[in-house]
Amino acid sequence: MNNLLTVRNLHVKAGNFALQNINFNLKHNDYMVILGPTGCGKTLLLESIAGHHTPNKGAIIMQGKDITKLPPEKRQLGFAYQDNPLYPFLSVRENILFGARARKLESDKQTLRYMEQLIETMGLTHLLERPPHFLSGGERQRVSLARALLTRPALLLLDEPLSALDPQTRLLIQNLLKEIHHKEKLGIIHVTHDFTEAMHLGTQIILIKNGQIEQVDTPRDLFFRPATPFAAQFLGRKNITSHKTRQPTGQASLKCHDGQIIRSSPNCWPVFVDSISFNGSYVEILCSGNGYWKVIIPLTKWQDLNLARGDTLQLSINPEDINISSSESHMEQPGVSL
Ligand SMILES: Nc1ncnc2c1ncn2[C@@H]1O[C@H](COP(=O)(O)OP(=O)(O)OP(=O)(O)O)[C@@H](O)[C@H]1O
Repeated sequence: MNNLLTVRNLHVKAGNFALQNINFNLKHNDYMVILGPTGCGKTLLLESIAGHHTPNKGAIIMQGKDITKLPPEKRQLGFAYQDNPLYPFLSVRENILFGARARKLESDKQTLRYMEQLIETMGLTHLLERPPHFLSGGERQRVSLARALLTRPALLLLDEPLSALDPQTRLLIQNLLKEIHHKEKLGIIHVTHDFTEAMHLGTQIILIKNGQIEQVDTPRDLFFRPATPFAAQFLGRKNITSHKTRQPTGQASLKCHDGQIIRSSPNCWPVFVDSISFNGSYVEILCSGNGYWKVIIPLTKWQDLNLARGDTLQLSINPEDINISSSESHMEQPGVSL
């Protein structure tokens, strides 16, 4: 029994929206991130695994047992959701203990030690006696996460659990989640639309588009080998274009827009600088010539270039940096060089 969770051919309808044909496996110590744009069905998928929606078709198998029809409380999962519903009449301490108490773990020494650790790492010590309505959004998220972790579930479901945190606390809790996942061999499914968070945490990423899985891959493969134009765009690829490939003499070439520009031998062509914009640590240059191109230059290299709008540049692309999917091609940003 290798898989902690198997989702097989799952179809779930919610109003006019539908999740369709969802298939994936989660191994025992996978950290699975569900990624995708707003409204694509991430929460619906997570809530279906949790048992809050009845599938129209398909099965959810956990540790070899079919849980498709089990109510949420019988699935032995831990949850921390985006809007952190905490029990309003209980203190923070009581809220954290709630799930453990329901599982009769509240006097268990190991659980109490773990609780102390969680409280300290999450910076909750000074909040323990407060009622939830005196907490900030970020504090509520941390309490909700501590409560979920304390139940020591086999599988933890997280829906945007860090969205209300400032960048520093967010990184701290991300690292904590990573450490807990590693130490406790805890299976985690984590919903986010933040690609950086997905890359940092995930061992596997499911990318969803309009209720269907677009790609399931490791973060590295998803990033370097996006399978579709949608995946390439979502992952921030700067140059995406349609193409025709030809291999007249055994040498691959790529015809983009109006002209044939990429060959497996070195390539170079003139482009005009249409606009230059500064963006934190890098400069983005929009160019035209044989199509439209975005060139990204680190700020540190920019000063030596002395470039202005209307200038002409020679553009070349390293063929190895081109990613071609079955229907279209994606020029990876690091491959565009001046
Ligand atoms: N109970 C419901 N009844 C009707 N429509 C629903 C229901 N639950 C979700 N939907 C619809 O299903 C679609 C997917 O919703 P979902 O919350 O899963 O998106 P999401 O990917 O998590 O988005 P976000 O990143 O904005 O949280 C949305 O169009 C939503 O309005």
